[in-house]
Amino acid sequence: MSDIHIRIEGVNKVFGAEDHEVVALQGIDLALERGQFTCLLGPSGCGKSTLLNAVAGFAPPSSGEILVDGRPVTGPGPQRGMVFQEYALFPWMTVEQNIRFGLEIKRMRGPEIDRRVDELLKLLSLADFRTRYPKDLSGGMRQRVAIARVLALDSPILLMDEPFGALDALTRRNLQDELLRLWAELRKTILFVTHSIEEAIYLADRIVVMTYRPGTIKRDLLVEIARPRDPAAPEFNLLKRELGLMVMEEQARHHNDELRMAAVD
Ligand SMILES: Nc1ncnc2c1ncn2[C@@H]1O[C@H](COP(=O)(O)OP(=O)(O)OP(=O)(O)O)[C@@H](O)[C@H]1O
Repeated sequence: MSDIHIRIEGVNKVFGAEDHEVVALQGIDLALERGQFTCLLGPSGCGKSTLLNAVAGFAPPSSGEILVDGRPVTGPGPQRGMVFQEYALFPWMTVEQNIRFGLEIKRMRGPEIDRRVDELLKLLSLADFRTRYPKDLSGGMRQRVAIARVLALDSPILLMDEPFGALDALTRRNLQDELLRLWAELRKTILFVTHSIEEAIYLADRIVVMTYRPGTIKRDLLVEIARPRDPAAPEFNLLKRELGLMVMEEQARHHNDELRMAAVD
């Protein structure tokens, strides 16, 4: 029997008003299983971040409902940790202080915090960097700290909005591998936004392709390729081509829309 962790039911989101309405999400229904790694895939503007923010509880849908463990989401909560593209670290705090921060807010006891911070520094290979400030770290290292900070809170759900989008290809692959290792070890439910087809196939159990305006679900598929996945393998490339066509269709709609808007201006 399936164990549904996050249920998204009839979710719509409209921005703006009257003549400037943007239907960012329309009729989104999704049931995400506990421990499943799902990627939301689509070109810019198809509502991926809007959906993720709704699940996070940052911005509620205009209508419809989001349930976590059967309970409606009414705001941010401890079951859901969010990792952004821009690292979101406190620049005036060291690596260690950045990780400690959330634990102190949770009023965990001192020795327990020390133990947990040491564990996370080790888990993300950050032990040698504990006294550094974010400005003295590479983008990849900063993102490791951001992930450690979210893991510190021990949320069973990780929401990730293009977390590796700003990284070079090699660092990105390293962090993808790291994330897969953490996911296998910690069995989190992950909802991960990306516009990279390769990233989605490399990481996900399930890929949800979205359409551009209104944001709807174009395709919802399970990735049946055994892990670790090889991006050079024929089955990987076959799926990449299939998804590529779908995403390109949506990209073209985005492009046409931009041309139309430019003509109106
Ligand atoms: N606060 C807002 N006010 C008005 N329109 C918005 C707002 N936020 C998003 N939108 C519009 O809603 C649509 C979906 O945006 P969203 O950021 O969710 O897309 P996305 O797929 O995450 O794209 P990207 O990868 O560029 O972030 C877009 O057309 C965007 O212009």
